[in-house]
Order: sequence, then structure tokens, then C-alpha cells
Amino acid sequence: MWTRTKRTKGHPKGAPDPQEDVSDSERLLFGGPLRNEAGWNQHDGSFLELGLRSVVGQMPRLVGSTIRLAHRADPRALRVVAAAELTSGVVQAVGLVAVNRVLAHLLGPGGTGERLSAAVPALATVAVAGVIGALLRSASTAGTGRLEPKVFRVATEEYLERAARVELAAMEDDEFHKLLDSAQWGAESSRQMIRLCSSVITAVTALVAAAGVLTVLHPVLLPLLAVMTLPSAWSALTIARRRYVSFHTWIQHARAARLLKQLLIDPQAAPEVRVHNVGPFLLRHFRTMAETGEREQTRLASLAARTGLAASAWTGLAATVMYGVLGLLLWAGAMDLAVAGTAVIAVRTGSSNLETLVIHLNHLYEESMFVADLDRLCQEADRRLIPTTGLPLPREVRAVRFENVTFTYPGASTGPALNGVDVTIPTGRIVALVGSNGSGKSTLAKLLCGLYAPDTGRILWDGTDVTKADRAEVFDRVAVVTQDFFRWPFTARINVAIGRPDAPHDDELLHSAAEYAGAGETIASLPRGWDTLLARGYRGGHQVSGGQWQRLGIARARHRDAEVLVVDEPTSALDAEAEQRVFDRIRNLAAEGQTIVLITHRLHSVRHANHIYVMDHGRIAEHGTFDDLMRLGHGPGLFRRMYLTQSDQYRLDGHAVPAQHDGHEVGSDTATGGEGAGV
Ligand SMILES: Nc1ncnc2c1ncn2[C@@H]1O[C@H](COP(=O)(O)OP(=O)(O)OP(=O)(O)O)[C@@H](O)[C@H]1O
Repeated sequence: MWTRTKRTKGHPKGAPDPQEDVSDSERLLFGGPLRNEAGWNQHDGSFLELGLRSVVGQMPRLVGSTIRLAHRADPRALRVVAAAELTSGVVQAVGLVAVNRVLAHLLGPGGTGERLSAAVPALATVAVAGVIGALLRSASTAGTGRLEPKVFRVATEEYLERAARVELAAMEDDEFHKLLDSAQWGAESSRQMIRLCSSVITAVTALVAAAGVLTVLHPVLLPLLAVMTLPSAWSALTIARRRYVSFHTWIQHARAARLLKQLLIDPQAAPEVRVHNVGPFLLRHFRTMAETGEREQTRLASLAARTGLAASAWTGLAATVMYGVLGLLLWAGAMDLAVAGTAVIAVRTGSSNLETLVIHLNHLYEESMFVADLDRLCQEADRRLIPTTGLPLPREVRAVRFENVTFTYPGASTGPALNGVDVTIPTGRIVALVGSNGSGKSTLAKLLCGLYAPDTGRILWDGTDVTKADRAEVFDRVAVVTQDFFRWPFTARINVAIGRPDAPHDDELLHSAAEYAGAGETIASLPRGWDTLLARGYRGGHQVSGGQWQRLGIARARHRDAEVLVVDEPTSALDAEAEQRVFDRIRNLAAEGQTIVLITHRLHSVRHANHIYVMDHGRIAEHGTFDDLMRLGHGPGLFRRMYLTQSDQYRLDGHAVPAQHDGHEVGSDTATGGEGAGV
């Protein structure tokens, strides 16, 4: 089950080797190990050298960014928490000094009654300090409770807002996705940091109070207290660092394991899971992946146990030295009993505060690393945001022109998806893009929509280069309907209205878009009409067929009412009559002045397109009207060959044969049924 490969060169010392222990499931299902290696390089400085020094260095900035979040979320609650915590520290110091006074009186000279009465005012101070401390703690608890969910919301919004606004290329970049994965924990960590910050302030102020008292009692006590607590600080930070490094290394692996789990309960996958008996297969691989994760957890746990044991031994030794020194001081008469008693109390309070402080600092440190990820994501996303400024597009565009456009998908190893493409899309015309699978048709459509920018060459909306144009305007001018358009898990109404999400919902417009797409009957047949939820697995959720979804998708694009309508294989799931209707309507739209970019493999459908571009391996192989392309001797004859192959297929399938064309038979629009529905 396990494959061991050789240790990766140059990976950090003491960290798990990303290439080690790769399960067959990872190789088989995901093509290789799902450990992050790039992360090492990217964050080397930031998380692999996280010793005490770098924690102290980074913490103020990260705590600062959490406090800024808290200030944005609820400044009043933040002020309450800060004031309560700081005052409570002062009150604790006063309490400790009062304890010292009580002991001094009780252990001092004089009769018992006399000593007791002398101690009463100090005792009263201890009691009052206790009451005030309790009140302040409850104020801080209430404030923190109010602040936490708000900080969580503000941090989540920061994350989601950026995720929705970055360039599509960023969403497809696995490094950016890794950051998205880890940064999503940042919001929860910001929330945790509020409570932890408040606990740290409490512990620090209490510690300062105890340290102050100890320094006054004897100068040797404070360094001894520090020596006692250093080992637990070291162990806690070491364990936290290992956990964080491991989290980052395994983040993709964990996502893949979650994906397998999700597929087993996904309603879309459910039929195939059953009929093809995919369940046991997925479960087996899920188990293997989970076991890989468990091995990492076991490794971390045994390292943590060893580190903890070493720290305990060190602490025990330091405590023995501490009490030995106290005994020596007493024996030598360098310290009296009252002072020694207070010192023991102060040391116990101090070391317990210091331990609490270390535990909280450790958690704070762990959480702050995820907040740092959120910080990094925000910075990286800001770098990759879709620009919100740019030149306005001409009000009335006469044509969109691709001039020698070359484009390679980021990180693609297969070469350019578009290579020196020249295409003109005149307004109010039907431009068809045809060609074999992977020839670049959909890519060209994505560039037209403004989803990607050309590497070289230009896309011009009349005179305006799209890379310099206001992208919001470009998006605004385009509507897209593709074969795999998104099926929003919302009501039928929203599935159409989302074509113009900001426009008020006007039922008349929605009806007319639905009628246009032939979706009127579908809507009428739904149990709750427009208000039917189109998502199985929710209460009242309803499933519509693939063709019915497609009609809703076309209705959505129609409702968007944009200048350029891109239809990418729009009718593949429609029955013959519906397909015929859709093409008739698309043709009418062009007659009304709308520009249509039609991508299809059904070559009979493009007969009436004004321009046909035939794509091949990212290039325009030939272009012209249908008649041009069917003429013998026009260009390489790619379209003609593809068209005749399809026609032969129809003939063999017993479909009506296309009517005569340049010596070849090409059928009438209606006679060819679904396959021959022509624009
Ligand atoms: N998001 C992407 N990232 C990387 N490569 C991509 C991406 N989308 C498409 N490609 C690659 O770009 C090339 C062109 O793909 P495109 O989808 O534009 O072809 P197409 O002509 O629309 O194909 P089809 O007829 O099958 O829909 C293909 O080699 C494809 O593998």
C-alpha cells in the first residue's frame, strides 16, 4: 500500500519529507503526492524558523491586526475588554501586596490578637481586590463574548469578498488555492485570538504584579522564576510550530480526503456510485488516505510526548533549585520567614501565571499563524484583484476584434490555447466558432468575456483595448450560456434572475425570458412554480432534467440582455423541437441587433451565421460564410470535410439528408430535425 521514494533534496531539517510515504490512492486518484513543497520555499522564513525570537518578533504585528479587526467589528466592546483586563491586572498586584502585608503582620512580633487586628485592613484590601477582580473578569467575559462572533464575521467577509473578486486565473492557480484553503481558518483563528489576547493580558498583568513583588522581596527570585518557566515555553512553542508546519504540508491531502468523503454523499454522483458500485472503491481510497493522515498525527503525538517529557524534567530541576535557594536564604538569615512565605505565594502565583501565559501565548501563536495566512491571502488577493478602474467602452460598438491574439493558460504545459488568432465579431451579426475538441473555441469566448487577458496581441472593442478597459463594463456587455453553465442551488426564479443579480425582480421580464428559452412550460410544471427550490437534498427541493436546466440557463442569459450573447454548445441537451426553437430565436435576436457568438459542433446549425471561423490547434484554420467554406478550393477545406463527414453520418443514421450544395447534398432546416436546426 505504501510507496517510499527517496528523500527530497533540500527539504527542511526535522520536517516530514513531502515525498515520503505516498499512498497508492494519492498516486492513482490524484496523480502523485499531495504534499505541499512549494509552500516550504514560499514561507521558509516565516514558519520554519519560528523560534521564540521570531514569535516575539511577529506576534505584535499579528495581535495588532486582530485588534484592528476587533476595532472594526465593535470598538465599544473592544474598549470594555481592554479596560477590564488592564484594571484587573492592577487589582491583582494590589491584592498580592496586601497578602504580603497580611503575612508580615501575622508573622511579626506581638500577641496573636494584636497581630490579627493589625492584619485586618490588609485582609479587607485582599477581599475588596477579590470582589473587584471578579466583577472585572465578568465584564471582560461579556465583552469578549460580544466581540468574538463579530470579529469572525468581519474576517470571513474579508476573505470571501476577496475570493469573489480575484481574477479567474488566480482561482485556477493551485498555489493561490492552497492559500485560500489555509486562510479560511484565519477567520476562526481571529475569533479565538480575541479570547486569547484577553487571557494573555490578564496573565501578563498578573505576572508583572508577581514579578514586581518578587523583585522587591529578593533580587534572586525573579531569574529563578524565569528559569522555572522557560522549559514549558520552549516545549509549547516547539509543538505548535510542528503542528502548523504539518498542517501546511498536508492541507491538499486533507482537502482530497474530504473530496472523497463528499463524493460518497453527493446527489449528483449518487446514481453512478450505485450502478457502477463506486462506493466501496471510494471508501477504500478514503480509508487509505485517512490512514496516511493518521500516521502523520501519530508522528506529531509521539514527538509532542518526547518534547513534553524533556520540558517536565527541566522544570522539575529548576523548581528544586528554586526551593533550595529559598531554604539557603532562610538558613543563612538573608530572608525572614514572612518574606519567604510571600515569596512562596508569589512564586506559585507567578509560575502558574507564567504557565498560563505560555499556554495562551502558545495558542495565540498557533492561531496567529492562521491569521497570518489570512493576512497573506488578503495581500496576495489584492495583487490579483480584477481592476475596478479603466477606460470606458464606446457606447455603440461596431465590432470586437481579436488581433493576433496568443494566450496560454497559466501553468499549462501543453502550449498556447490560442495562437495568433484574428477574429472580427461585428455588432448585430452571428459569428460561429467551430472546430475539433480542444481547438480553442471556449478559450476564445472566455477572452471575449474579459475572463483572461491575451499574452500578446489585442482585443479591441472598436478602438478600446480590453486590457485597458473598465472590466466591469466588459462583463456588463456580455452574457454567456454554456453547456455546463452553473446550476444555482436556489429557486427557479433566482436561477433566471441571477442573470442580472442587482436588478429588481420583475416577474414580467422573468416570464418573457422563460418563454424565449422555452422554459415557460417547465416553470409551470414545477410544484411551486417560480418558487420551487432546484436543489435535491433540501426540504422541498426538486430535480429538473438536463434539458430543462438548459432552458433555464438560456432564459438566464436572455434575461441578462447583454449586447454580446455567447452561446457555447447551448442545445446539446435539448430535444429536436426545442433546439429548433432556440436557434430560430437566436437568429431573431441577431435580427434585433444583438451580437451572437455561437460555438457548436453541429455544423448544420451554423449555415446562416454571417461569419464562420474554423479553429484548429489554437489557430484560425479558415473563415468565411457557409457557402465560402463549402466551395471547393477555398482554404484547406477543413470545414467542408467535417461537414461532409457529419452529413454522411446522418445519412447512415437514417436522418434526412442535407440538400444540394456545391455538388453535395445539404438538407433543409426543418427536414433535418434536431441535427439540422440551422441558425
Ligand atoms: N482552465 C484551463 N486551464 C488550462 N488549460 C485549459 C483550460 N481550459 C482549457 N484548457 C486547454 O486549452 C485548450 C483549448 O481548450 P478549449 O476549451 O478552448 O477548447 P474547445 O475548442 O472549446 O474544446 P471543446 O470543443 O471540447 O469544448 C485545450 O488544450 C485545453 O486542454
